[in-house]
Amino acid sequence: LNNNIAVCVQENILRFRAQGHGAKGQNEYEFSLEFFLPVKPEVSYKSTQRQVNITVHKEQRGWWDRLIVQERKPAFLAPDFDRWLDESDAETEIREKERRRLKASRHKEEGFVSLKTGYLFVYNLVQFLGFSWIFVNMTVRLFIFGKDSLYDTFHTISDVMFFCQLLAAVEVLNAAFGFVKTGVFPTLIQVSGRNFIIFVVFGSLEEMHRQPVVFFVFYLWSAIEIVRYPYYMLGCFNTEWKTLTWLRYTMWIPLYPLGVLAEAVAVIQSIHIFDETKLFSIPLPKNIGTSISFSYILHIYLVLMFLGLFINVRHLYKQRKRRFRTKKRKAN
Ligand SMILES: CCCCCCCCCCCCC/C=C/C(=O)SCCNC(=O)CCNC(=O)[C@H](O)C(C)(C)COP(=O)(O)OP(=O)(O)OC[C@H]1O[C@@H](n2cnc3c(N)ncnc32)[C@H](O)[C@@H]1OP(=O)(O)O
Repeated sequence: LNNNIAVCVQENILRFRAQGHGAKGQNEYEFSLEFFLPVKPEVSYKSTQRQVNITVHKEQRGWWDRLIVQERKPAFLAPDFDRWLDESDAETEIREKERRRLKASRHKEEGFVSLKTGYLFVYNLVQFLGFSWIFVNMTVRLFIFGKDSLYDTFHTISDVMFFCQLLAAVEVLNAAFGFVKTGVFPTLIQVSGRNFIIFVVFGSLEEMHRQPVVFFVFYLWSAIEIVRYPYYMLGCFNTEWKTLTWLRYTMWIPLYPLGVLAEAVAVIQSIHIFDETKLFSIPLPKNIGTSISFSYILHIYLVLMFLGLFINVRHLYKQRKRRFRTKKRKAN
């Protein structure tokens, strides 16, 4: 065969033309075939000294009763029985291919799901251990030292609380990347609100370290978390413990407002310290004034805090309704 080959599929018709040596000697040979069912327009071919192999793909997988539209096939057309599949063979092969493809994709998905579940489980476990340590430590100290324990909460607990709250930033990413089915905004409010309190209001002012309000803030935070994280841990195995679910979606009703109230008290207590120490104050040009106290930011924060409380209480109320509603439906 010469290289002068033209092959194409147009309107479901395969057209072939080539120069070569065949039954009529050196000549131009051509044929066209209209396929029985739709084929893809892309066609590929491979030419050797002896033959041209043309590959055309069916638009849809499946068995065809015949190759071309005409019932009588042209004389030059004969099946290659080495590669012939009868109807049941073809179906079996297609089904086998489909099964292998599904298995491979399920395998991939399962790998991802188990990795994600493992990661979430470890994350929740670490947070559970951290907050349990905080809660138990504070409770034991309260029993042993009574009222005195309220004054040194920051010194005994803050390192672990810093760690847990910094780590909690991961929860915003989990929500953002869709690892957990939850809104990014409520989580962002929760994490940034708490981190503002612990790192700015408590962390940067030594005068705040010995305030009893630290005890109330830390105790309220940890009380809710020692229920929330085990609830998530069980969720990783699609298991639930009814009492825990009830606690997770009920405890916030008194604890969230109380927690925000305790945080508000801490912010208000810190205002005069920021005013006196001028810490984080924003310097101004001399002709305008000396500086803007950080306490202005704190006033704005106090407003944002109640806005944040409103958004999160609404979010948790919705989650509670959703959770208890689906459970009832499942029980019916
Ligand atoms: C722009 C920034 C502004 C900054 C300034 C804002 C200032 C605002 C300040 C506001 C003050 C807030 C400070 C905080 C105060 C307190 O904490 S007070 C103490 C009491 N606190 C609480 O009661 C709140 C506890 N926290 C929460 O409940 C959450 O953090 C939440 C974000 C508020 C709500 O959680 P959410 O994840 O949306 O709800 P869930 O129903 O629990 O979860 C939904 C589904 O997702 C699964 N899931 C979630 N997380 C995980 C995980 N880590 N691992 C595995 N699975 C997870 C969960 O299982 C649910 O799935 P289903 O069970 O299938 O429904």
